[in-house]
Amino acid sequence: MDFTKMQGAGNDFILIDNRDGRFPETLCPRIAKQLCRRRFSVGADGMMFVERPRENGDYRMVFYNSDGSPGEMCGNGARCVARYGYEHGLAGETQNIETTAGLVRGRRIDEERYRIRLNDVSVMKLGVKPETEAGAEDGVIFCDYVELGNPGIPHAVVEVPGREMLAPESLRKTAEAIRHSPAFPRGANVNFYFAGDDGTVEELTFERGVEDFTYACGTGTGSVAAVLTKRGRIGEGTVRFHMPGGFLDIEVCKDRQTDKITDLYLTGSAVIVAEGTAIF
Ligand SMILES: N[C@H](CCC[C@H](N)C(=O)O)C(=O)O
Repeated sequence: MDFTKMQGAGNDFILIDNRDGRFPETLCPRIAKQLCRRRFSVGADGMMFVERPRENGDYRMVFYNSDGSPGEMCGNGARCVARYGYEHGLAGETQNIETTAGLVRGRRIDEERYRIRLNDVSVMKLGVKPETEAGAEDGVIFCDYVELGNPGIPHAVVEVPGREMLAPESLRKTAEAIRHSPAFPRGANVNFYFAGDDGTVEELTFERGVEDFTYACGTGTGSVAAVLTKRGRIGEGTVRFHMPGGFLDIEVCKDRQTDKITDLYLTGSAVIVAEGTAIF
């Protein structure tokens, strides 16, 4: 099967054009699980099938995590698929991408940079206690919870007091406890962040469905930006988020009267790594 491998800030994906419906929905989770397996196959954090639109979008993206579980949306994936869509003539410089979480608008900035409008914040809970299994010593007292879109992709947001704390090995236990906390019935991606005095933010995300830290997470970055806005820590404009795979920019737009977020735009690189044929 022909595939394209792409990455955005080191969050990597396998794309398959399924506009002719060759791969039935029942088979897609298995294909994703097999092809995403690192060392044994192509390897990626997630997989996207490009499908014919069901409503009035240019096309539809169906996302699976590397363990074969479905994801409602993927910010970096949507940016990559926007480049794929543009370069394969599925849409122009601006495009409408159908996702499970709702319609996402994409825009080409230049050859390697793509921007999407993230789905609206549908749920925001500040100061949630992520109850963990009895006796679990996770050390986290409170976190924030955000969903973007409907059904929204679930994100827990956790501030750490120092940038040196953003180390996968020291955060793994905490991440796994929050990821599986009964407080989040659909599970959660867990985004740790440190907001520096220079206006930049550093972030490290543990992803549901990958069950590990990834190099970047677009909807996670948008969720952290939504929390920082709600908490009055950032205003309107663009904030740069640094992560293991590079950086992503989030532009926050607010309604002047209500002070509510109207739009969150995610911009970053969308790189084509390879095109090839995978054996399934
Ligand atoms: N990396 C993604 C999110 C993948 C979705 C996934 N981990 C899930 O919770 O289903 C992003 O850039 O937004």
